[in-house]
Amino acid sequence: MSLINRLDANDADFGQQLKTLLAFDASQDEQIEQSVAKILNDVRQRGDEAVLEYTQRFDQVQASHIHELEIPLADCQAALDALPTEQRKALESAADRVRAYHEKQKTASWTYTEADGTLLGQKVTPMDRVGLYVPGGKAAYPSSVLMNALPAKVAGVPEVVMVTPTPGGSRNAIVLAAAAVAGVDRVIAIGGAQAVGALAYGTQSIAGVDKIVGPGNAYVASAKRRVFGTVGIDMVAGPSEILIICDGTTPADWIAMDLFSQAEHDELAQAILLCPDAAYLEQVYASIGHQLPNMPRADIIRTSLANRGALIKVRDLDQACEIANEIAPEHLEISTENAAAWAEKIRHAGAIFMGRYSSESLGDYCAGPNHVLPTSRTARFSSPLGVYDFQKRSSLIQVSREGAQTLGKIAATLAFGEGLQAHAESARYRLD
Ligand SMILES: NC(=O)c1ccc[n+]([C@@H]2O[C@H](COP(=O)([O-])OP(=O)(O)OC[C@H]3O[C@@H](n4cnc5c(N)ncnc54)[C@H](O)[C@@H]3O)[C@@H](O)[C@H]2O)c1
Ligand SMILES: N[C@H](CO)Cc1c[nH]c[nH+]1
Ligand SMILES: [Zn+2]
Repeated sequence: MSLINRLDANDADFGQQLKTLLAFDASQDEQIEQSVAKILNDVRQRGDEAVLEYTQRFDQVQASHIHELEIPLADCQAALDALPTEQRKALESAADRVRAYHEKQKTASWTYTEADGTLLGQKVTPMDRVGLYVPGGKAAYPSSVLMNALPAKVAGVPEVVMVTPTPGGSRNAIVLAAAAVAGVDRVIAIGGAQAVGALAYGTQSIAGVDKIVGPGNAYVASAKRRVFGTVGIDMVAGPSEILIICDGTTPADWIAMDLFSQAEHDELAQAILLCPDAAYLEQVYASIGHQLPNMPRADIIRTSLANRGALIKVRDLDQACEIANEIAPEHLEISTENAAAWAEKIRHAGAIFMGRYSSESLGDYCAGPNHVLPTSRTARFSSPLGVYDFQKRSSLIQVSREGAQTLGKIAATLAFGEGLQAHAESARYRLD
């Protein structure tokens, strides 16, 4: 059996083959949906008591009050202080770079004044309180703590509440250290749908938030979808994706490892290479074969590459860019000469990595941009998580007496046209 699918973009049935490769069944599991609906309803009705019961049932942590599940900020700082120096420095350098990048995203309020003295504008305000879900079931992602909490802090959110399950009571030291580095304000050891419900609806001990961000398993994803509307959510991210356009001159081992770097996340992750050089594609295939057995997560990578990965021969790099726009990947690596020039042809991708030295893995941890990105083709209409996700805008309108004369007549005419007399009169009352 082939280690990875081999396609040719100029085969007659390529369109259909690509469609099949990209198809991702995001259908929801009915049992999970029912269970999440029940948990959310229960948390909404009974608050803390329900959260404590589910925490005991799903995470085997017994507590009689939510305060017992609260992880003091001093413990997070202690976890940071106890980290080996190299790990602490890496975490702090990554945080500094991510913070500096996000500072550039801050938008300011603006106004302008018309000739008659009417002032119009937009006021930008950070959200008051946001919730950050940090998965804690099977693996821990301290990098995701930084990527979710730092933009909120840069936006000026005064209260970032982090929830993370601690199965059997075991706490992940690097996650807590990352919370300290990012300046998280409150940490509660709860997880799953019950944590999402507590953040969304509020309980006796947990104040409701305005928005919930962060990844999680199917229970968390379902709960986030269901509470959307009561609170905002960032997105419901699908499996990780990487698409590489290569001109065939980057070392084949580098490109094979770049494909592995996203494939190792998940059996459903997608890793695809587009290249016009058939001999080079053979080299990458051979490299996959000899590097794979050395990977600790070889089983996950093997399944991901065999089911959803592909090496695709293209006519030229122009065709590669067209296919990339069609796929709209979460991550796009352009591993070519003059990568920036090729990037100009790309319209749809969550993040574009230009040149042979820009491995996607650098973006996951420390380059600066956010690693929470649109997946499953949603890069055609959405963007990376950023400071703007934690800010909202209010319109500003201050009409002068003179301005009211002009606007009042326009508004009254349109309001009568809509049959809304009160609107029209309210505008007309201000006419001299
Ligand atoms: N896209 C990204 O950037 C990114 C980053 C990190 C993690 N992830 C994803 O997040 C997920 C993390 O999942 P996880 O399970 O390790 O941690 P998790 O914290 O998301 O889920 C654990 C919680 O699930 C709930 N749960 C488990 N079984 C349940 C059941 N039978 N009924 C009701 N609730 C139940 C429990 O409350 C438990 O606390 C993975 O799928 C991972 O790929 C994505
Ligand atoms: N690549 C992931 C998002 O697709 C994020 C991540 C976290 N740690 C490593 N990688
Ligand atoms: Zn990654």
